[in-house]
Amino acid sequence: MKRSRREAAAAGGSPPSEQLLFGGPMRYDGGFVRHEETSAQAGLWTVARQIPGMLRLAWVLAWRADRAALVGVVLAEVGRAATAALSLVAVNAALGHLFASAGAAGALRAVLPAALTAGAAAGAGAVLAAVSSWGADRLSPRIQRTATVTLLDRAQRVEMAAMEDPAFNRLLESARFGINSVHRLTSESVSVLSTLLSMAATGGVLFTLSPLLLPLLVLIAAPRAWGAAVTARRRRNSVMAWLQHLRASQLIAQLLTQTYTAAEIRVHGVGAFLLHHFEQMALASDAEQARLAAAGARTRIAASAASGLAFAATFGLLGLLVSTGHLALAAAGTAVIAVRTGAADVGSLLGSVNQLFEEALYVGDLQTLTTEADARAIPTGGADLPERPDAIHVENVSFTYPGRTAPSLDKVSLVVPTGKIVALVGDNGAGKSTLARLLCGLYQPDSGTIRWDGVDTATADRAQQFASTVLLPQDFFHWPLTLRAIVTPGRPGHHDDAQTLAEAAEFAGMEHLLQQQDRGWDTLAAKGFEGGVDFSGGQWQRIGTARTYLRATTTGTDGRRPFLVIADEPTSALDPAAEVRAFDNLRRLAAEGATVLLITHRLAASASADLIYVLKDGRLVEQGTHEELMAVGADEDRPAAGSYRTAYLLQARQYAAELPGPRPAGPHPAGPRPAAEPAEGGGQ
Ligand SMILES: Nc1ncnc2c1ncn2[C@@H]1O[C@H](COP(=O)(O)OP(=O)(O)OP(=O)(O)O)[C@@H](O)[C@H]1O
Repeated sequence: MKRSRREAAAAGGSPPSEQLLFGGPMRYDGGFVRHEETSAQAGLWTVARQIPGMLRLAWVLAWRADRAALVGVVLAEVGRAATAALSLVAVNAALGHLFASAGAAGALRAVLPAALTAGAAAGAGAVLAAVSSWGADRLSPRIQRTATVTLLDRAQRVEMAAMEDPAFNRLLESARFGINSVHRLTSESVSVLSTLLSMAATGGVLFTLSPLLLPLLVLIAAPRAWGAAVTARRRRNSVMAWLQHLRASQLIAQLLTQTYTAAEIRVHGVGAFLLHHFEQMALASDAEQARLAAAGARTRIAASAASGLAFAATFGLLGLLVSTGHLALAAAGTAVIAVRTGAADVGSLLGSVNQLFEEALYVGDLQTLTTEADARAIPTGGADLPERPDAIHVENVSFTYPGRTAPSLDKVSLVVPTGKIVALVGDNGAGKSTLARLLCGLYQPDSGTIRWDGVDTATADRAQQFASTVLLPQDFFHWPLTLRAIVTPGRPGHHDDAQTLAEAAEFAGMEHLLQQQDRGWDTLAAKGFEGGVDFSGGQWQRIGTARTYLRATTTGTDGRRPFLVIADEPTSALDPAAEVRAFDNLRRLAAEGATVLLITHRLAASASADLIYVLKDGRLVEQGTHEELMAVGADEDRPAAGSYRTAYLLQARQYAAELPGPRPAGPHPAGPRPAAEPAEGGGQ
């Protein structure tokens, strides 16, 4: 077993547990896997070629975020390089004096000025390093904030179709990683700049001492560069290999510790099952880590050996140059220091460049997302929509969700008259919710038109369309906010409007729920936070109804008051009394002039609608009043004819069934009662 796990991990395959639970390695269809391959396969040359572009990207972001801090960082780094060069020159002079006057009286005095200069240069370098780090620390959060706001702003502006598009979603996910990368990109690019300048200063000094010394630095640097590149590449591969296993086991760990899975874990015995597979996956991950650790150690030994040989060769060459009189002893001493500094710089440069490369890929996605999101943003402006049209006309509308082949709406034509209750009924998946989403402007038809009186909504001002609509979706999101904030979205003027809030609570039957909460409207509907609570399904539905009422009866910031109320299964979790009250309330809204589009499977409720549309497989198959639809008989030419009547009778039959009579006296139907059970009416 151990062997097969090890082999599976080494081969990038999945251990048996992952195979069983996820059908293979857990490779999320998420953005953060977008660059794993690119990153792992990139060689030294690929990375090196991209350095200028990556630095430019980092500097552009920094320039936009805080110019003063950026200029401060660059000046401080240039100053640091100059002090490093000055320090080397001073060390060279000090060594020269030391070797020239070794043992002679006054040797210390001769060396002192150069030594003091070297010390002062080192001190100035330290101060400049602090300035540079201050600037970088100031820049990073500003860049991150700018990038975050850009991303969130673009994300909330795009069309629903973009949000549902897997490719756009991947990009969005990857760009979210880009936000953290933006911050690291800046610090790494400062490191790269700093190291490059330091190397230029060291190289310059070496060249001044003797042009022959420059190739020595390259000799030292080459094996180090090779070692760093190989190590970095191995690290990326390692991360890529174990990430898949880690994802799978993290998901299991999450499932085992979440509240929403707790009931099934206990009742269905899922806990022991998942724990067993978690352990199996953890063992596979261990095996993979051990394999990579051994490989990493071998590479490090090889790189260190190559680097040591290069150092030995360098010292040999230096000795040769000194002994043949081509290099002064003091210059050789300086060269040793410079070569060591330069070699260390190469190591750190490679590390930074490698990191820069990975971060830049994600930051690049952040930029791509900005462009893509702009292209897919909900258009602003457009034709004015009537505030209260006489009717909404749906004409020959077809719509297919992104990524699907079968249309969810197929050439649907219907009219929704204003001020009426219109019921949309039909089987699961018939297209009712989809039509509702098109009516409120979340999607645009692929073909056909939706007109508000004479205005085609495709070319209309979408903000006006949203402002004229109230949507109570079937899967109403349970916002983790205060009840006050949940019930007053888009109505900032009503956050503290006690009168309207009380009316909304009364409309939705929320009074009892509010009385139960210590903090009333300020109750936080987010379990897991201090003071946070959760509500039952029916209570959430009442909260949603209160929100619907508040929005439908007040005006938004643009002065529009919605006339179209779309309620998608608004009573599925309500108790019978609350359900009756909810339908009465919807009728009340319609009586006040709103158009209520009611999507429901409760045909007793649709029976009182002014108009009923029946959908089946994305097509409109029947329409009329309840009485008209109940009068439709079977029709050989129209197989769906009478489907409303059939469904209605099916539901009605459940209630019309004969009620059981009173329990007959005599022996207990399940046999004699146990002796301990008191006889009925026996009293205690
Ligand atoms: N976001 C989506 N992406 C892809 N397909 C979707 C999406 N939403 C719905 N569909 C598909 O569109 C079809 C119509 O779904 P819709 O939700 O409109 O049905 P419905 O009549 O409201 O069903 P129900 O009574 O079950 O709520 C179904 O085949 C469904 O699988």
